[in-house]
Amino acid sequence: MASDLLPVEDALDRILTALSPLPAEVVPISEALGRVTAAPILARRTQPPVAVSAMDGYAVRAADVATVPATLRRVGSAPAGGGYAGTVGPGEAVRIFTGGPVPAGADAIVLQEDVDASAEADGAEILVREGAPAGTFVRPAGLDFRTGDVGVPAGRRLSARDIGLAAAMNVPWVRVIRRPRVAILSTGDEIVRPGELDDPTRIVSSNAYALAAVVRAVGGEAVDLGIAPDDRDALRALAAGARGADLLVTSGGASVGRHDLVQEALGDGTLGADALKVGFWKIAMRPGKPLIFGHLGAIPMLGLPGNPVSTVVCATVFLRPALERLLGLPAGPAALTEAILAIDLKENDRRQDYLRATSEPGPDGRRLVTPFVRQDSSMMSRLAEADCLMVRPPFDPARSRGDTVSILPLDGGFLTI
Ligand SMILES: Nc1nc2c(c(=O)[nH]1)N[C@H]1C(S)=C(S)[C@@H](COP(=O)(O)OP(=O)(O)OC[C@H]3O[C@@H](n4cnc5c(N)ncnc54)[C@H](O)[C@@H]3O)O[C@H]1N2
Ligand code: MOO
Repeated sequence: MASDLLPVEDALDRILTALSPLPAEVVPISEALGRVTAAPILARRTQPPVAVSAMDGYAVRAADVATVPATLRRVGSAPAGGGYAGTVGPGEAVRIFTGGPVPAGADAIVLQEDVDASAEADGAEILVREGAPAGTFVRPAGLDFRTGDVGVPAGRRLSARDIGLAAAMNVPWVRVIRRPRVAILSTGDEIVRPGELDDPTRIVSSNAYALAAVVRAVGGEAVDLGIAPDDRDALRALAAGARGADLLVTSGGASVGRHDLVQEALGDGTLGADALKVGFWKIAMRPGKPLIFGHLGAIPMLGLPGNPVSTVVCATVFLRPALERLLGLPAGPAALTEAILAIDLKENDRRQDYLRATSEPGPDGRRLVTPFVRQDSSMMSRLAEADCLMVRPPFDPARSRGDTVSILPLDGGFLTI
């Protein structure tokens, strides 16, 4: 019965179609790392505003040093931020420092290493030993950017470099998309918080923490609504805390077991317009089959399976792009790369498989990928050890060592300088 399981691509498509970018807010650039621009950042100055020196030395007329050695007379100085008010005439030079404005009349900079100066004083004679054609070590006005130039386009996640550029452009505030607020609700009588294990039969919640970390890493704000016991009223009461969120993510209670209450409790007719309207349930994915997507009232809701590996894999495949959509970034399936399989694998069934795997450099520049033999969706240790997920389409035939396969790398890191 393949028909009751929605393909992964269709599921992602339906989630992304249901979401749209959030409104903008204005933040200081010191708070803007990783935020997504809602409007282009435009230069509020020309840089450099006038021609400046790229070196410490002397501003000269190139014609005066066409033949060297040449003796010139120092007539003034031009430090960065200062300037020489006069015009450099024939036989004259102005002491200049990196970033200092090139005085009128001068058109080249001679390095101080190429000059013998009798004294560091105006009126002193200097002997220039190396010539400098016009333009040498001169940064023309507007070399970097001009007022009104686009520094950073809209829809870009701001890197450290972008923030440096905004500052250089004299832009202290930027318009960015508001951070998506994601409410996270764990479910299950057996679940306790880390550190609160009072009974060895209980399960320590990893899902809420891994999910919150994904949300933060992608650029959202996570709100932990707590752990709902397997009780309809309690689940409804905690889920009500999602009011004001842009997305509700539940973990657990998604499947068909007696205690799997999420749909039942939140879909209850007494909630009226605030009830859960299910868009789809159950997808052709392993792990992640019982995934739910719908709306709790007006709030989009992603109901993730409780198995911790299923939760994190579904977060990688669905939550990350969903957050990217809310942030106004290009959102779609994670990019897969080609790799070479290091072991033999049996044929796949009707579910698209996301095998936890490690990889190493292969013979032809591609990675050599080894899926773990034991693929149990309760095993967080394997997931943490994995550096990629090997993705197998439904009904993928048996594979042999050396075959080309697709992987979804997990080790990209979140830091962009
Ligand atoms: N008869 C069937 N049984 C199951 C099916 C099925 O189709 N028929 N599907 C299986 C699949 S696939 C999955 S995945 C699981 C997911 O079910 P639920 O979403 O209902 O998850 P729970 O039963 O609530 O929990 C499963 C497992 O995960 C542990 N868990 C739950 N929350 C957390 C948490 N916050 N942190 C860490 N671990 C958590 C929970 O204790 C359970 O061990 O259903 C299969 N069964
Ligand atoms: O699909 Mo479940 O997610 O096997 O673990």
